[in-house]
Amino acid sequence: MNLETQLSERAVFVTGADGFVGSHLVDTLVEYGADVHAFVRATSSGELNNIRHQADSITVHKGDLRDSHSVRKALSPLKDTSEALIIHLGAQAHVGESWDRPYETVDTNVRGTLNLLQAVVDLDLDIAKFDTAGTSEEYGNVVEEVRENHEFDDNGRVILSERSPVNPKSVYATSKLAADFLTMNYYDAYKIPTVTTRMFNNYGPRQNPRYITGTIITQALERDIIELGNLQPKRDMCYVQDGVRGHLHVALEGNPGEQYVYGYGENISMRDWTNLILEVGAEHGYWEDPQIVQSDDRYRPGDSDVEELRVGHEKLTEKTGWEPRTTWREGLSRTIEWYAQNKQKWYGRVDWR
Ligand SMILES: C[C@H]1O[C@H](OP(=O)(O)OP(=O)(O)OC[C@H]2O[C@@H](n3cnc4c(=O)[nH]c(N)nc43)[C@H](O)[C@@H]2O)[C@@H](O)[C@@H](O)C1=O
Repeated sequence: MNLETQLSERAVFVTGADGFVGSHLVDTLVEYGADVHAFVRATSSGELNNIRHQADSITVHKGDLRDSHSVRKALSPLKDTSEALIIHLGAQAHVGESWDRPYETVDTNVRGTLNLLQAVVDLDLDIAKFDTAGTSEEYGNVVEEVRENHEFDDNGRVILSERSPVNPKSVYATSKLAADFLTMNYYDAYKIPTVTTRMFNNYGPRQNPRYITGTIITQALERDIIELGNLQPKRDMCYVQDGVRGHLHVALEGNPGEQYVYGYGENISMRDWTNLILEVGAEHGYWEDPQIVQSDDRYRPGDSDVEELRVGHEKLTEKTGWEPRTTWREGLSRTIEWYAQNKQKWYGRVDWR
């Protein structure tokens, strides 16, 4: 059955619904006729802009993941539904900021996940699936102590899949790993049909410019220099709409109690990613030749700097047919165009640090 048929009129509760990935998920759900319940932070008026255009088509619940009462109140309407989906994206998601705000990161990401899971138990909700979004950051670096437990392909690239050992290196990564385990604990203990997704980096329209792709694009659009930190790390960069389809496939078709890892399937160093963005933007006439300046104070503690990697997303592809569809050039063209057309949302206001 296709996604649209499976989602039509189905109740779907989305946390972090006004965030970057969440807002694209909401758009897709509305397009497919789902009954969307969007959980957003009561204080996040800025980011609410991301779903304001959907205000007449969705139900918005304002609250705070850290507050069990507001979580329970928001989930209560699901008592009148059956086979609902919960897609849990809400998090303090910035790795660098998890060092600046460690308590908030753990409270939101760990306690917030626990609050949702416990509310599902207490309210005795009839849900078809509960998907907690984990992250590739949980793998950290493939250092010697875990290297022998990794799989490598014929080209010597490390394969990161559901079987790979984890080695989180930041408050963010550790908090997300704890949330994954809690999600699985509630499957084991209560048979709540939970799944976890471990997604690699997403990029696309509406992403906060504090992540690498927006940091590069907004600087290139606003001035002649681009200040960046460590450009050696490699990342698997996946266009946001491909990421959203992955979440929907897992939420609808994944096996309860299991994990699904996915991403674009090819990695790129942050230096090459920067050069590709600058090339695509120049081709479209957005800028000429901005200068890249690297500064040590933008380097992060514990930055994960994995070697050549390949995302092993065979499990998801075999189970659901999911595959990424958007090439880097296509995805970057759309992303640059969005930042250029939405300057009122960021111009003169980004703290690139
Ligand atoms: C999967 C995972 O994906 C993301 O986590 P991230 O990979 O840390 O994302 P990022 O875009 O902040 O950094 C990418 C790389 O780029 C390096 N880098 C260099 N110079 C700058 C710089 O100036 N700004 C930033 N932000 N990064 C820089 C930085 O040090 C890092 O090595 C999140 O969505 C997270 O939520 C998540 O789950």
